[in-house]
Amino acid sequence: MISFKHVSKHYPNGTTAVDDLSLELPEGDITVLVGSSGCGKTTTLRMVNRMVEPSSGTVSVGGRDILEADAAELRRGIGYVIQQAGLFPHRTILDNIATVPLLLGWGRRKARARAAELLELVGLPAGSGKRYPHQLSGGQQQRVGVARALAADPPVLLMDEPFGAVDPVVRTQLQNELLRLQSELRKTVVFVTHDIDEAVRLGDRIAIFRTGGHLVQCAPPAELLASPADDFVAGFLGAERGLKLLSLSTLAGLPQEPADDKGRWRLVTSGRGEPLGWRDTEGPDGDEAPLLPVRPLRDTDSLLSALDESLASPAGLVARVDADGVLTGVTGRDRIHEHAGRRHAEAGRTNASQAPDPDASVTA
Ligand SMILES: Nc1ncnc2c1ncn2[C@@H]1O[C@H](COP(=O)(O)OP(=O)(O)OP(=O)(O)O)[C@@H](O)[C@H]1O
Repeated sequence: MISFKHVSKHYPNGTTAVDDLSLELPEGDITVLVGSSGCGKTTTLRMVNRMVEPSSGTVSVGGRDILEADAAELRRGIGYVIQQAGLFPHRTILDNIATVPLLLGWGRRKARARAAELLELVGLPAGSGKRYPHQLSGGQQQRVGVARALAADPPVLLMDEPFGAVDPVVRTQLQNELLRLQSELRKTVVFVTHDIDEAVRLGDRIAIFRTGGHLVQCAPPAELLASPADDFVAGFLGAERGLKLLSLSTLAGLPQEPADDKGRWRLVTSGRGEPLGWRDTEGPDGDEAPLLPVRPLRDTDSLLSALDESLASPAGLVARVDADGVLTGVTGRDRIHEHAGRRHAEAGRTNASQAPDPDASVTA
């Protein structure tokens, strides 16, 4: 666990980058730091591995005050990933990944073997190990950056806008990869981003900072979206807070009915019971009619995707499948809208409950 106790950082020019920060980052969780530019996110992150030393207060990692640890030893237990990967241009990918194991004196053969293992872990082809950074795409370089940070299997991973410089499609892939890796590795991750959607997707908890280095709120994404502490947080989360909340709610528990074959739209399934598409039984082509697409959803899929599919489905029905992709039933548009509406209203209600106190104007 990483802990900040009354930590401040003042620079000699008078800037207060971090102001009296108290925050606990649970072991094995991804904590995302967000906030406007210059609010102290990077400074906070760098205080964990002592690249920046606090002016006052205590930062501890695994219960130990970092100022009492040897800085080099401390950093061996902390992987660090930055934007644009920061790879050594004249070293091969394999040697880049092997950097820390080599520094730790593992010997070339063992360090290379570990690097090859990590190349596979982050989803890069084995052949790319012999290439140089400029021969890889930005997204691939970023994967190498993650592999390099993980090479010595550190319990803590610091990630400073690691996916900030890649296009949205690659960014989503990298986010998925990180979540997959994290489900296996369970590192304690501190992740800085400007992108609130990225924070909502990745964070077990999100810490929102305001200019001047003030922490305003730290909570799991669903709690933050449903109950922002103040107008600043609500504004930062954006007008589509309700939809973001739906992206975090799943279909689990939402009732379904058997797919009926009497109505106009028939859900055609494969021999194994996998939904293939919708057929219009009242169209001129009858049983020959081409199938219209269906996007079957699992219980783990989001309410937002169900809302989307309910609008796209010609039958107004969402096909539900089990983990093997086999049809379990359907849920109607009305039921999904009603359920989504209730979740959405939870975010709205919080807004209303935070309307200014009418008595407050008396003293104004
Ligand atoms: N070495 C330094 N000397 C003086 N001021 C600094 C120094 N490093 C950072 N600052 C200032 O401290 C404040 C916090 O900087 P920091 O980089 O932590 O913010 P940030 O939230 O990560 O910003 P961004 O999102 O723009 O990267 C800023 O006002 C910055 O200008």
